Amino acid sequence: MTTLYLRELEIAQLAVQRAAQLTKRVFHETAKGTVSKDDASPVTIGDFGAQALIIAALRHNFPADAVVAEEEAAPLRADPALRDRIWELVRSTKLEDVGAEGLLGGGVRDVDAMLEVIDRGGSKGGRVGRVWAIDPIDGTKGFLRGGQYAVCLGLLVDGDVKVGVLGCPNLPVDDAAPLTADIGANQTDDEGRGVLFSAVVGQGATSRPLGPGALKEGKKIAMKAVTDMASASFCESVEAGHSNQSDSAQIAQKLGITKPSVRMDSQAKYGSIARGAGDIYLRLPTSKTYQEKIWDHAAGDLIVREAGGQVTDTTGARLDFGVGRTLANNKGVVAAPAAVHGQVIKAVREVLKL
Ligand SMILES: Nc1ncnc2c1ncn2[C@@H]1O[C@H](COP(=O)(O)O)[C@@H](OP(=O)(O)O)[C@H]1O
Ligand SMILES: [Mg+2]
Repeated sequence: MTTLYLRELEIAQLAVQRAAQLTKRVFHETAKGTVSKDDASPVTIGDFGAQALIIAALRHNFPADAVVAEEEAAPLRADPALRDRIWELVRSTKLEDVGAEGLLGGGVRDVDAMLEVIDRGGSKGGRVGRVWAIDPIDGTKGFLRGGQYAVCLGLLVDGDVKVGVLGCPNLPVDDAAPLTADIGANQTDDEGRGVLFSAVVGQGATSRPLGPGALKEGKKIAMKAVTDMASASFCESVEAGHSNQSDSAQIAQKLGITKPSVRMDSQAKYGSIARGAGDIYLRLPTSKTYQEKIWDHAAGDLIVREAGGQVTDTTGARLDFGVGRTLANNKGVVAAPAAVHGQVIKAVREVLKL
């Protein structure tokens, strides 16, 4: 039994659990409608806060590692009221498990340290060394609609994903729960929801309840074998601007898939297919120029591959995380069980004329 990346995995899981606790507080405020029009965007507050908590945990444990994260602190330096609201959240979000909180270093010292730590996410990434990729709130639109979103953390070593963790506060805990479209129901109840997906390269993928409370032991997850394309289900973005939904409908038709797509925000899609709730994830370019961000895919890519899937771009090439902050060498994403991935790519290439 290899123990490679064991410590990285433990810290990543706890860091995501803690950050998700912060985003849940903001989510429920928003879902209850307590954020007025004049307030700063709740996404902004949740994003900055979660990013600060995750980077603080990484710096405490792995001070030499580089970090690629979405936000920078400049807007907070220019807006003390916004800064103070975020600080209040960051200061007061702690894991219930005191030992676990201690492992993360106990949070952020003061408001200046918070600004400093948020700005530690500016690495250019690249092919060499250890780089953490963070998406503090993936699926911001879903977060605002009261639907799916994810707190995402991946460790790249020399451009390859070695550890991936996804916190999905609004997915059912139950791996066997059917995949349903979740475009946002303004749900205010965490009962039965919240799942933490994890994977380490070569060691498989797991799911466990996101908490609160001490993390339980993970259960192995695996993609479902697709024996009959007619009954396969595929998922895609809710946002038509993120993935071309008419191309996906044509691809589904070509494959003989009869069910309509399940639309869901964020990397919750990767987690859902990895545990067999869905089968295929299609993300099809809507423009020639858009470059996918590494933090939108690093964790999900590994979790699906470790669950028995294959993840590539629309041409069938593996996602290349070693070229910087974006997946500049790839267009779109196709994730499917390894046994049928080639068949899906064939249909994708025919429809997109690649
Ligand atoms: N034109 C585009 N094509 C593909 N993805 C896009 C896009 N514009 C924004 N995105 C990304 O889509 C992510 C959400 O993915 P999904 O549609 O699967 O929920 C966004 O992450 P954030 O929500 O973190 O900003 C953003 O990075
Ligand atoms: Mg994102």
